[in-house]
Amino acid sequence: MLEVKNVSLGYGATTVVQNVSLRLDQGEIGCLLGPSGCGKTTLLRAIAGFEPVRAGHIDLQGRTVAAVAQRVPPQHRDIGMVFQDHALFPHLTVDGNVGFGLQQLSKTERAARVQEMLELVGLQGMGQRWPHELSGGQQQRVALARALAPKPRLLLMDEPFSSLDTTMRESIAREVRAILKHAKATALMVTHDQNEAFAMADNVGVMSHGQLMQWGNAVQVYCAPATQEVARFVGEGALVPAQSTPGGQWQTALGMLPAGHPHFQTEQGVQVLLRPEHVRLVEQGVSAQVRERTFRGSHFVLELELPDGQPIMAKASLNALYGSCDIVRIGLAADL
Ligand SMILES: Nc1ncnc2c1ncn2[C@@H]1O[C@H](COP(=O)(O)OP(=O)(O)OP(=O)(O)O)[C@@H](O)[C@H]1O
Repeated sequence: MLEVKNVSLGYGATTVVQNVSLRLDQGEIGCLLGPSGCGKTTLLRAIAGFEPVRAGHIDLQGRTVAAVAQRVPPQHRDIGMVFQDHALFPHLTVDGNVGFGLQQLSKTERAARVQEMLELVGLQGMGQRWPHELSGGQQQRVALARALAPKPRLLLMDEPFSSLDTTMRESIAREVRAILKHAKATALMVTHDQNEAFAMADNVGVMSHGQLMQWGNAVQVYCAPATQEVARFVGEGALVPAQSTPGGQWQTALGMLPAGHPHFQTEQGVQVLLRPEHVRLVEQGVSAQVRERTFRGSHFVLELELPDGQPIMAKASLNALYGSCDIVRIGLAADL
């Protein structure tokens, strides 16, 4: 459905997206995740047709819509967009907003399609309301209905939940995923919030400094990060020095890890990734000082420091009421 191949983009003398390749199949939801300024929005804008490509090409349903000397204008790409602020037309009702892109349909057909879209997003009966009479989440669903109404080939969403309450974002993301799956829509979203990305996407693309570091499902990205940047950006944990053993395992300050454990070649030698769930409090183990304790509902995450200053994180039960500066004993979880 969408193929981005070796695409580079930039502004003036600066390259902000470098040699990015990814593909989305029909009905797939993808998400570009990465820190502010890594080039996510620029890539999305290039797919929509608002930025020229400097190298590579972008294909939609097998047809090239952007290449170095070729650019199909945005209005001819058949792409729907949802923006950060929902951007509903304040002078139009919900019906008017959702029907905005359906001018080519007859009045009856338009009304039927608007009705169908409002049912899809769970807002039936609200067609006569004005945007200011809706909650943020409802406005977001109207924006989605409006973007999906003309049946675009591809839906692009740029931080669609950023103006919503943080506590609502993940549940709305799950809701929107269900709506998109029901509509069999192909969609690409941009976010810097990993919970949102994991709640929403079939595949997540982690970007850093204009490059796509990894494209994979949530489990692949979390459990087998392709680079240090992905390991640092996605989830929690610490990179800890390790030495290889003759048997191919990794020797760390906390013990031995299997050969396949995520590890990275760095300037400081090999480092392994220890997520909080890889490290446990034990009776006999390495001593570490507590720096911070964070409540996570079902457990605590302890931020710790080894005697040599190496930071490390551990998952602990709710009985572990340790405070700052307390000394605990830690070891590797048994199931690694
Ligand atoms: N119109 C522009 N002219 C010049 N530089 C730009 C322009 N738009 C973005 N940039 C720069 O390009 C880089 C990538 O920006 P982009 O908006 O794509 O990042 P992003 O990952 O979407 O960030 P955010 O999450 O903050 O929106 C940034 O360094 C930004 O300052």
